[in-house]
Amino acid sequence: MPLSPSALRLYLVMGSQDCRGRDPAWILQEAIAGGVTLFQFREKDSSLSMTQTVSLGKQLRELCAKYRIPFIVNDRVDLAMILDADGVHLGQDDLPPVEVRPLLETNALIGISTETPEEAKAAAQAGADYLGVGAMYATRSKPDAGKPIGPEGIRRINCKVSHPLPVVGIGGIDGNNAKEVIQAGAAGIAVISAITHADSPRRAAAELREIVERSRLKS
Ligand SMILES: Cc1ncc(COP(=O)(O)OP(=O)(O)O)c(N)n1
Ligand SMILES: Cc1ncsc1CCOP(=O)(O)O
Ligand SMILES: [Mg+2]
Repeated sequence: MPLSPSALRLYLVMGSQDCRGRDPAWILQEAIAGGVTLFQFREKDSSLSMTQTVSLGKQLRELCAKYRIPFIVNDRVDLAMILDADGVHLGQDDLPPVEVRPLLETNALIGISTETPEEAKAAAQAGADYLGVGAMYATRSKPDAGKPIGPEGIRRINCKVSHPLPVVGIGGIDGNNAKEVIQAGAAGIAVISAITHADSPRRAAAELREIVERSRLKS
């Protein structure tokens, strides 16, 4: 499935470790109803066995297929293949994208985490479809996220790199700061806790989507 930049507007990243005992499939279904446009299965440091991870992944994959939301797997190309994912998201310390590309279907999406213009340039050359730029703000969802770079990090990448790649901001984004991220030039926002920890993931997603849509018109 080729990536439409509008698919990046509200990107939910989630694994069972983010769900505080609630059912990940329920959270995803509610979030999709609220307006999520892309989903990443990020089972990280969780208590699930590989068998349970595959089983949960299949459930979430099916939901995404039902609602026509692209389904991305974090880090693990093997899991992406098992789940027939639409793509993978790779960080700077993950498998090199040039090695991964030939393993995937022709139109598979590859997202790459970048913090600097140099990393963004390299990601574009390696054939990335989008960039995940962060951490924007302090986050509790990724202990090794490093020092926040703020929306200024997106501006630096977008003005120093002549690359055609759309960017999503990630890390500590919520309803109070999402607008700044879009106005810095992001095509969308990627969130974990702002949706997975919300009393109503549906309402949280709807509010974030609304902010993204409104901020795009003003940027
Ligand atoms: C959309 C998006 N952007 C960035 C990341 C972070 O990826 P990475 O640096 O590999 O860290 P982990 O998520 O693997 O801990 C992401 N997952 N998604
Ligand atoms: C996966 C990831 N990559 C950079 S920050 C981050 C965590 C984002 O989680 P939250 O939206 O809860 O801050
Ligand atoms: Mg990674």
